[in-house]
Amino acid sequence: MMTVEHNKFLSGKQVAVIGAPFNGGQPQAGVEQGPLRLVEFGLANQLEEMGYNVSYEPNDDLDSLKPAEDPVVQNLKNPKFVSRVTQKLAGQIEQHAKQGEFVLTLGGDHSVALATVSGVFAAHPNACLLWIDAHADINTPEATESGNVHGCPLSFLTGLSQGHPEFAWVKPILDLGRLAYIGLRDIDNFEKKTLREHNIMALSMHHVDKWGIGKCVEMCLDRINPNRDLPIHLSFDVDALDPTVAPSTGTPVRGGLTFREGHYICEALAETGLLVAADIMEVNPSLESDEAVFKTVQVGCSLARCCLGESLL
Ligand SMILES: NC(=[NH2+])NCCC[C@H](N)C(=O)O
Ligand SMILES: [Mn+2]
Ligand SMILES: [Mn+2]
Repeated sequence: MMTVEHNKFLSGKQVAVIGAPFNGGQPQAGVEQGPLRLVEFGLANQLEEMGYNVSYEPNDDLDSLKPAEDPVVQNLKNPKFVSRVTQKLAGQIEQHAKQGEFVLTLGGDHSVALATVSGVFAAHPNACLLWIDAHADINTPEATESGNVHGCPLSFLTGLSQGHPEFAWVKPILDLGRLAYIGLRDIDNFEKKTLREHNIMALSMHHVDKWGIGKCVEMCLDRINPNRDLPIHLSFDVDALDPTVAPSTGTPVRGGLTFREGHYICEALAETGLLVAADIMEVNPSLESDEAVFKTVQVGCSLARCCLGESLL
């Protein structure tokens, strides 16, 4: 089995599971319960059964970072809270990544990517990022229509947004040529323009239908990791999956990835032996029926296991 053992950027079979029970990047409560539900479902134990040494940082004290007042700044809601939480998590993630551990972060809303990408890229500066999502999450504070930071992390990480006082700590460590998307289908006008102008590797569901998921992953890697020698970070928003597959998420969009297409992406990245970190984001166990929540949590766990080599022969 091809696992992180064969990964030249990692030092052993150590997986750091980082809980990011945070909802401040969007308006719906419940997404902060995502990490706990994934862990209660048995994710850490499942990884141990696969032969990994697993550490788990639940971070269930994030509410202590909530400021008494947090007015909108440059259109962004809860800027202080989001900034404090993600800065703290970024430091934690950086430490684990620098020790050669695989970092698996469980969201929480996708603003947490400010932390994961900052932390992972501090340890692996030449990494590339595969963003699996129905949304592009690259709005700037000026452009965002919602004011929700979970729709903006990539603009900060790539340096497209600069000068927001709360997010001055976020360094533009991600080159736009090292970013690729799969699964897009709900993009704001500003985002569309940005993807085009900067010639970002962005594959929508149309491309998945047209070329198939195998070719799509290959095309992305050809662009952002042409010699297959750079570390890879995967940020997987479960709303990339079709709502019939992952219904319990805050911003579902019809016409998404199938169960197999989602898993294929994780398997193909595990197979490269270059994957150093994965985020499973936007699982919201307070939305939809019990059965829907079960499905969503179950698929979140199995995506994570596939990132670590389950299902490779
Ligand atoms: N991580 C997510 N689910 N993002 C949804 C973003 C939706 C919309 N583009 C916005 O800016 O608010
Ligand atoms: Mn999304
Ligand atoms: Mn997202």
